[in-house]
Amino acid sequence: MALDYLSLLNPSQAAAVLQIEGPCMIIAGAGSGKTRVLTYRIANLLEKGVDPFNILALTFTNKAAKEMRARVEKVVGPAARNLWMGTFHSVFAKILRSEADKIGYPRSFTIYDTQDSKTLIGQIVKELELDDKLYKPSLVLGRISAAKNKLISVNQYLHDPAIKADDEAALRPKIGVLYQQYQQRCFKAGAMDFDDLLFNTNVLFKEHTDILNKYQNMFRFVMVDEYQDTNYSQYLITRKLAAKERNICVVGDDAQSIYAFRGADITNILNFEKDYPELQVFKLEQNYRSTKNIVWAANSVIKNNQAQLRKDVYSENEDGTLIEVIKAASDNEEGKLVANSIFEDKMNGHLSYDNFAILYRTNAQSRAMEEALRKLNIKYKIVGGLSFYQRKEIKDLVAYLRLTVNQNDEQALRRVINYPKRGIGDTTISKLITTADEANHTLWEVVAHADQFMPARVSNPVVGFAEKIKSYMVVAGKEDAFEAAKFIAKNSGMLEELYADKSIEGLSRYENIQELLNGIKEYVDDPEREDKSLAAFLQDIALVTDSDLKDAAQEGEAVTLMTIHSAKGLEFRNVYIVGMEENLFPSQMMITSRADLEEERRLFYVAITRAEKKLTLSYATSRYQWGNLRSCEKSRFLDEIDPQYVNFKFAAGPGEASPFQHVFERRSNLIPTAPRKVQATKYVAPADFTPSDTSKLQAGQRVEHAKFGFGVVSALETQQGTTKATILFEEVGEKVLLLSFAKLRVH
Ligand SMILES: Nc1ncnc2c1ncn2[C@@H]1O[C@H](COP(=O)(O)OP(=O)(O)OP(=O)(O)O)[C@@H](O)[C@H]1O
Ligand SMILES: [Mg+2]
Repeated sequence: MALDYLSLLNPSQAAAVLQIEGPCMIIAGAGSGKTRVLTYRIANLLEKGVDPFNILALTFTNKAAKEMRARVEKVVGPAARNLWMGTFHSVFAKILRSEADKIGYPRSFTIYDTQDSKTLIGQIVKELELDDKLYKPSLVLGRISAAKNKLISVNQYLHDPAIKADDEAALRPKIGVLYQQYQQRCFKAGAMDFDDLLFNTNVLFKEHTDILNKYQNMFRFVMVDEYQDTNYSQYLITRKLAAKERNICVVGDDAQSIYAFRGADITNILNFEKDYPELQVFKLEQNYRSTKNIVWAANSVIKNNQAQLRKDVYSENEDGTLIEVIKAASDNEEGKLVANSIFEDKMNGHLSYDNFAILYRTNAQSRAMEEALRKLNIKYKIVGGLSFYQRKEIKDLVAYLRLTVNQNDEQALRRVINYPKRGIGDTTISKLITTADEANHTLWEVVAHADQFMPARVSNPVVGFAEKIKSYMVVAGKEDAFEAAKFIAKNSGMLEELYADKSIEGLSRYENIQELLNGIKEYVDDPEREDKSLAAFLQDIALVTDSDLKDAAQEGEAVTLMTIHSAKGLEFRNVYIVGMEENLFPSQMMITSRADLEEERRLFYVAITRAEKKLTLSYATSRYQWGNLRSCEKSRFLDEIDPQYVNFKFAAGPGEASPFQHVFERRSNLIPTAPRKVQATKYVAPADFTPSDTSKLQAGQRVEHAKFGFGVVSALETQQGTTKATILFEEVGEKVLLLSFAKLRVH
């Protein structure tokens, strides 16, 4: 039975589905049915008698591939199972499984995951006797990965003067050598990492035209979803595969390109027309997902970007409610207000919790949200990330804290005895454990007296560790939970270890530790709290770490929490975007240039356009940072939304009762709190504030900042050409600023 495409699709969508031959590009706004067009296009090809083995459809995530296959199967039946459909990595790994021998690898090659790669790099760094703090495995792997995504081979890397200058400026001249050694070792071990899967596919196609030919004949129809996020290596693969039949169809939205930091190159879209002059371009402008207000708001934001293809997205759906903006006094209050709003909307609208999503810029922001949802007994699931207290770095620091309070906590002891690394090897640890078992002592007793039964060379680091823990016990006996935890985070070496890791993951681990300390500070600052000790705090979070999580992880309807990056392509009835503050979103680390700011704005655009019916944005006017309450400014992005689509809603004061107030109080003892008092900054910048040249700035110098006032530089650190200054300000305390934007006046 032939499908009636015109009843399922609008005329432009149907035209894109029915144009089978030749190159085609669908550049369309969010929610305009791009993925739907790809799905029906495949169905149409199958209906026209094309063999499913001749169709290659590439998606960005496994989840998207699975969903697309299911949708096609619904339309055409089991033939959908024979489609070549998947992520770039999964499809080309499959091809390399039958061809790897042509480029010298065994067909049974191993695939190294990121952890394997980092371990190998760590070993090589050690063998070459390089400084492992400077050559952090994740950082080195990041450089190697970026090179591979641009198809820069070891040889090119070693001989390119610009790359050499870059690495030398970052004081890491040996990256090229590490890349070389790493590649040789992988090759010898018959292993490929994720980037090699694409890099080697390119090598294979370049060196073996007969093989390229074979796949060109096989994949008569090539399709790519989310094309705006492909990198150079992926771009070249698709271009080569389509070179013969030229039946390539890509769909994407330049306004949603959000992976530049992983090498995605928006010029791939812009250049597509040059590669295929006979190209047919389809524009889809009608958004089927969202209300008019949401679409208009999204348009008003993205038009601030200069680098974009012009298109006007519109909606024929209802106007819908205005976009709500919630202002909260602190991050915890933001969590409460968001949780309350979800509860209220669910009750009023008879909705399911599946209809709600909370999106944030960084994973660390989930803590305040998780706590507030738990207090109202609202089930939630975290997509593409772990619950805050399940994260490795949080478990590590919590293990130190537990050990400080209870030295017999053997799990905690084993977790941190050699983390950060202090030269206590697995053999030593086994010896300590068997000694404890044999002598019927606790592991701690044996550790604390290791010098009595081990040679000094082996026992010194063990005893040193025990001494550290003993000193933490003293601090915890005198100070409150926050002071103790801060001391332990620093003294254990954990903070330093995480700070040195400049990868995206490293950065987020460091932020998470900061977030845990913020949580502890709020705990001790609570005026109602009598016992502020570390032991009391741990007891409190023990309730959070085990039993609650099992409930939260249960199947069934739940609010979805995730970063905006993982929300790509998805849709929810009601969406909350939280943490709409300067330095958080746009992220401070990401805005060193206009291009970076535009990428952050595209990310905001992606977030807005996930919502179908209702969008709520929230921000807090203060947040704890390193235990200090800092005032925050609302995000510039909030001001970019045309105000006619926005309803500013402020934090409920003590007098304004919500119709559900009694429910909140019963369920959570949630007492409306007065906004926390933030110490006002007295400093006022002079009208003629002109920044000085800071290229020769040194620690110890007195400086002036237009917002933070006077301070003294306590440290300077340059990495990859970026200098960070740690400054102790008189009024606002310590801040770490990027020198290139700090606009300091040197005194
Ligand atoms: N012609 C149509 N009639 C009815 N519903 C449609 C139509 N086109 C798209 N939709 C619906 O609109 C929503 C958005 O479609 P889809 O996810 O394909 O958009 P998209 O362009 O891929 O979005 P994104 O940019 O977020 O990836 C889906 O729920 C889809 O089923
Ligand atoms: Mg899509």
